Amino acid sequence: MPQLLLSRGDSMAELYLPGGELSDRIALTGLKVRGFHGVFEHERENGQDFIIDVVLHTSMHRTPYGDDLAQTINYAEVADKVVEIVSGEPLNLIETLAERIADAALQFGALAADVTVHKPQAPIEHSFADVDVTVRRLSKLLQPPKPAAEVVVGIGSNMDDPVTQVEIGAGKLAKVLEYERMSRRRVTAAEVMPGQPSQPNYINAVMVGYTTLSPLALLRELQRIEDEQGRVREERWGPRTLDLDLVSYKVAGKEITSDDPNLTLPHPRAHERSFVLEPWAEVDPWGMLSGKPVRR
Ligand SMILES: Nc1ncnc2c1ncn2[C@@H]1O[C@H](COP(=O)(O)OP(=O)(O)OP(=O)(O)O)[C@@H](O)[C@H]1O
Ligand SMILES: Nc1nc2c(c(=O)[nH]1)N=C(CO)CN2
Repeated sequence: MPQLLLSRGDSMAELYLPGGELSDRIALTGLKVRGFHGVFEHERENGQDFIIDVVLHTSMHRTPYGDDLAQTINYAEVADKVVEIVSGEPLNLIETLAERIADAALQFGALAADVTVHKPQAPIEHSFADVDVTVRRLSKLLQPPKPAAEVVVGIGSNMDDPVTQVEIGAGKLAKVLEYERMSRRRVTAAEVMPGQPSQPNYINAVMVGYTTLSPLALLRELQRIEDEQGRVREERWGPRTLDLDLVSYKVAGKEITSDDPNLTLPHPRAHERSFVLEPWAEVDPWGMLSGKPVRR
């Protein structure tokens, strides 16, 4: 994680790049632009001067420099962009203004941008030298990865050519998950509710993989895939074209639990379903569900 070493008012703060190299910097300071930002009506009507400092962090010594403007960030273009933003759409907060400038500055190819917005004529009823806000924004290239959750999804179908349903469903699911592994498909006898008429056999399988989606966002994706396969939500435990159950969701090895009926975690019936546990154990022999090994 790049270190943040900003002190207030210090727009020349250092940034260490991965590997410990200190960033190279292009700094544009003291750019004075009239703008109409502020929460008060008189600020919106009369406007005032905003002074902007922008520090673009780059890494120059790996760049094939050749004394060529095309190989670097042209500070004149950055200045034009800053003037366009500051003199443009009025905003309430200088925080928002600083953020917009930083986002725009990153578009020029910087690895990070520190932006300070000074508002020396701010409506403060005391004698003061300056008021300013500094933000640092990092390019995507420097952002640390989010920790991915390890998830287990149960797949089942017993309608409309179940083998094809499972194959298509698994293909779509593989696009949602990372580093996914799919068990073999199994033919299983339908487990029905007491009193429910018998149903055709199921094809069942399990996919394990990783995601940065939240549990609810992943459930929505599963439901989208079910719906795309013509799933009609009628009878509980009724025959279905495709059923995708979120069986387990773990972050850093710890199972996320939920009692919410819209998303219960782990899946409340998975522990008693051999059509879930067996394929899960096949792709993840050390898998655990609620503290118990899935390999029985
Ligand atoms: N872990 C979960 N995975 C998928 N759906 C869940 C989960 N927990 C709760 N649900 C909710 O269950 C509702 C009904 O799901 P569904 O119709 O697939 O149940 P079912 O397949 O008939 O039964 P089962 O859940 O026993 O497989 C869904 O609308 C969903 O919001
Ligand atoms: N064999 C089998 N039986 C079931 C299955 C399933 O996927 N496989 N799913 C059910 C409700 O989701 C109910 N019964």
